[in-house]
Amino acid sequence: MRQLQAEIIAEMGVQPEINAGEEIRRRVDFLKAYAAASHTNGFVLGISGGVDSTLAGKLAQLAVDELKAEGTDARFIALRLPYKVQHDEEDAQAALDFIAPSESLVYNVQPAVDGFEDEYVKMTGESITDFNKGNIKARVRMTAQYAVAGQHNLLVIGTDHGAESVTGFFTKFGDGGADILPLFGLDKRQNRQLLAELGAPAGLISKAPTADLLDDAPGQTDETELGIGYDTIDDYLEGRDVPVDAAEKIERRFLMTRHKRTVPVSVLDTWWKP
Ligand SMILES: Nc1ncnc2c1ncn2[C@@H]1O[C@H](COP(=O)(O)OP(=O)(O)OC[C@H]2O[C@@H]([n+]3cccc(C(=O)O)c3)[C@H](O)[C@@H]2O)[C@@H](O)[C@H]1O
Ligand SMILES: Nc1ncnc2c1ncn2[C@@H]1O[C@H](COP(=O)(O)OP(=O)(O)OP(=O)(O)O)[C@@H](O)[C@H]1O
Ligand SMILES: [Mg+2]
Repeated sequence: MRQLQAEIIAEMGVQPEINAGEEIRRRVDFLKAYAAASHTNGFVLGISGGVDSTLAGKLAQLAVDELKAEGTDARFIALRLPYKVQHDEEDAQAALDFIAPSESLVYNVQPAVDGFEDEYVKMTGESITDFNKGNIKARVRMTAQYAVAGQHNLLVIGTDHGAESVTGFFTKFGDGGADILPLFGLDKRQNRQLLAELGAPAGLISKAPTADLLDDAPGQTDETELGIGYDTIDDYLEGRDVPVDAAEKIERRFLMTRHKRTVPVSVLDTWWKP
């Protein structure tokens, strides 16, 4: 195995093989224990219809159901956060049906995102790129989740996991901004394994991952943007040999995005120095 590959696997905490049932139990227990330790009343999470939020949402609801059965008042608020009408809204609804959250709310991020964009154009006289606007959508979604968390003393769940963290494929302080990461240590196919164990509909389990942030390319797959498939990233994280060009691409992205996996760099830090 490549030396950096071993270091990355250790940082991402990915195991080459998992027992799906045990991983579900461990992660539900983590959510319950942390809710108790933090004196919070439960969780909030945006549900997109994608693999990660379907899994994290289901784990949150299982945790809340158990807390309630044990006599603790807890709630999970699932948030739909479309920009206008989402092109695959039916998948988001299927995810909500599967999760069966205690409560669900809808906040359309379009007015906030577009209002922000208008004011930006007034300030600078220049338009915002579709790519940059995509990151604004992710940060408005984060803001909506923190607004709900702040009103009800909840924790914001983040869906970051090994296969996304390693490439830094998330918006800094957008979907990367959260309080608790129940999926960390899993790769993408392991997320799907847990969903299958939980009895999720097949269409949601096999769904192609998409950040879905672009006006110009709705539903563009992550693999198209990254230029590398999750199967390859997963193989790399499970310690297998992958083609050298793929390994180098993953490692380049890992090194370039280190700043996203730390608190802001301070004058006392040295991790960034070559
Ligand atoms: N070395 C460094 N040290 C400290 N900070 C550094 C830095 N380099 C950039 N930065 C800062 O980071 C910013 C760039 O990071 P960021 O704003 O995140 O932007 P960036 O990484 O350019 O874009 C986010 C990427 O994540 C993808 N994404 C986003 C959301 C969800 C998903 C998904 O899978 O669903 C994927 C999205 O498609 C895009 O490829 C710069 O504008 C700068 O402020
Ligand atoms: N349209 C949306 N509505 C609600 N939440 C969203 C939406 N888009 C993104 N999010 C939130 O941002 C997170 C990051 O998006 P990401 O695409 O990585 O995950 P996903 O959509 O759940 O799964 P996948 O990676 O398989 O598409 C989501 O898990 C979800 O919490
Ligand atoms: Mg998605």
